[in-house]
Amino acid sequence: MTDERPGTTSPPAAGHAPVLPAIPAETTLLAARIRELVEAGVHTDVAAEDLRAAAEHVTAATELLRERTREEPLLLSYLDGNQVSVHNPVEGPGNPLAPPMVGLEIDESGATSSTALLGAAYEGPPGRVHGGWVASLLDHAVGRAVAVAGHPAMTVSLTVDYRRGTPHGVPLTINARFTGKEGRKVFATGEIVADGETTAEASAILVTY
Ligand SMILES: CCCCCCCC/C=C\CCCCCCCC(=O)SCCNC(=O)CCNC(=O)[C@H](O)C(C)(C)COP(=O)(O)OP(=O)(O)OC[C@H]1O[C@@H](n2cnc3c(N)ncnc32)[C@H](O)[C@@H]1OP(=O)(O)O
Repeated sequence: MTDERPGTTSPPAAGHAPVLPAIPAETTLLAARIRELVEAGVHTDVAAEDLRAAAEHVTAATELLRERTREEPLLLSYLDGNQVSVHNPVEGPGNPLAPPMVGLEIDESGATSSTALLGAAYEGPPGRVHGGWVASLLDHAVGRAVAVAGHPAMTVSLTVDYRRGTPHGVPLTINARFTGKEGRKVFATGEIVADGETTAEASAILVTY
């Protein structure tokens, strides 16, 4: 998510981590460069000595980053008033593990839609995204959708139907919606669409905390 609206007054979800008004540009920049590094790393066919030289560069960068570390994750307020870590592994712009899932849109019914582009580093079956990552995208999307609906909750059950391979290197649309609430249980569904086809569907039970 690249939306950089000013933070709301909501308290942090946990602990006393700082809430930032916007994502520091260099945080996003570093994560983007590391994502490129990972993609280059899985695609490369250079000679062994070049692999070794690249590894030395990476070691130097790691040492630089370790010079000062923080104890708590950074939090960021988003447009729906909930906080998500800048380093969330699905949508965190500062986490190179995150594809990231971006461009949250909320329609008039409250349904959410985001996009993500997963490269070859996420491959499971040949040419397809690993099923665990498909589930991660859906888990996050249903969590986001129920939070947007005003019921922030943790997933206790996630059922994923893998309808067809989810391609990598193709923009994915991840849709999700809140479908109901029963006591502390919150229900949601979601799906991933690639090239106009639904590749995976999820139904989830979440529990408010
Ligand atoms: C991650 C934190 C999110 C922070 C959000 C910040 C703001 C939101 C903003 C933006 C969202 C962005 C999106 C984030 C998305 C992240 C997604 C994830 O990765 S979620 C992490 C994985 N999930 C867990 O780690 C939960 C592990 N489970 C637990 O910790 C416990 O189960 C817990 C605390 C959730 C509930 O435990 P109890 O002891 O409080 O409650 P009991 O009584 O067991 O269950 C409550 C009700 O739920 C039913 N229930 C529990 N498990 C069930 C299941 N597997 N299937 C069906 N029903 C179940 C029970 O039968 C009970 O129902 P009855 O109230 O009696 O009607």
